[in-house]
Amino acid sequence: MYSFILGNESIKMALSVSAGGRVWRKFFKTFNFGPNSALKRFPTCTANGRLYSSSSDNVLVSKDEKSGIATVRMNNPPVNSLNSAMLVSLRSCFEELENDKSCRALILTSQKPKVFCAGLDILEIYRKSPDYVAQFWEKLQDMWLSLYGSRLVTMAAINGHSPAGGCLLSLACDYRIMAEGKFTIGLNETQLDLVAPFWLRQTMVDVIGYRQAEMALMIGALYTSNKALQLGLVDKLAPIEDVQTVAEEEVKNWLKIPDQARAITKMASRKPLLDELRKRKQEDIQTFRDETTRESVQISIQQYLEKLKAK
Ligand SMILES: CCC/C=C/C(=O)SCCNC(=O)CCNC(=O)[C@H](O)C(C)(C)COP(=O)([O-])OP(=O)([O-])OC[C@H]1O[C@@H](n2cnc3c(N)ncnc32)[C@H](O)[C@@H]1OP(=O)([O-])[O-]
Repeated sequence: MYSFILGNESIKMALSVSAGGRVWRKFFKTFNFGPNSALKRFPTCTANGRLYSSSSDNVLVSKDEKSGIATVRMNNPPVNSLNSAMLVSLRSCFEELENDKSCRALILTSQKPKVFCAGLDILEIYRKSPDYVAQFWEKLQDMWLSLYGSRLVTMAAINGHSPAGGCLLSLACDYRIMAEGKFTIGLNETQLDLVAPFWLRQTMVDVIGYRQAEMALMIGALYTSNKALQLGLVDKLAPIEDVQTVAEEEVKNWLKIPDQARAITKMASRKPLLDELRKRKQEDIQTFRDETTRESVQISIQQYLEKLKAK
């Protein structure tokens, strides 16, 4: 049986009695990273040899107990769009792994090669009530906080298209390996008449620099794998069938660095943005809700959906 996860307080307690607990306790206190623990219960995982799987089937998790590397496979056909259920599952999964002391790294990928993730499920923001949109947005914020603020080595194995929310997931990781070929990645929100929030814009700036990010965000650019590599939006390319193996090799290199120093260094650079979102969470929800439910934006979303269907 695999047992978990009780929220931030319990993690602190568990760590305080473990070896090196004092250091980690200080780390948690200083950086307040990891789960933003509104969730009280998590789905049960069962151990089976060296693998275990999450109980929800839209996110499949396997973990190699020896290396501490978990692979998280998005499994929401046809295109892994991020609906409410998917956001909740991803967050639960990231938090489970975060709180699993034997886990050191996670690789995020798609169960269905050729599409990593098509971004937010557009139907979740089309002709929905303002309250629904607000709740949906908060689920996205919480999922992002748990991934971007993770102590683990986080690696995106981008085995297909990765527009908008797919790019958001990739940018929240520490390193990105993308499939070569005709696949695209980018923050194309403006093409739908949507505005990327400050925390997403900032991660894009942090990864590819101000000028390129500003331009890419304004025009909602989607880049091919080659161009994304050239811009630094992804770190490495591999043939699609090798993306997972290359990601595993890369993670193993990262795991040669002691966890504690690596994680503290990561948090030192990410804490300002994490704190900023935590502080401005409600303001960010209201902004997204008000902008997205405007009639003119709803019409743009409808047109975008029609274009997608007609493809
Ligand atoms: C504001 C800041 C944050 C983020 C914002 C966002 O993420 S906004 C999101 C911005 N995202 C985008 O702009 C990406 C839009 N998607 C794409 O460009 C392509 O689907 C693809 C390239 C990802 C995969 O191409 P492919 O040829 O493998 O697949 P296909 O195209 O044939 O699609 C299969 C079915 O899925 C449907 N569907 C697809 N995506 C979505 C979605 N997000 N939602 C809902 N449904 C979606 C599609 O209509 C079709 O339905 P049908 O007709 O079967 O009933």
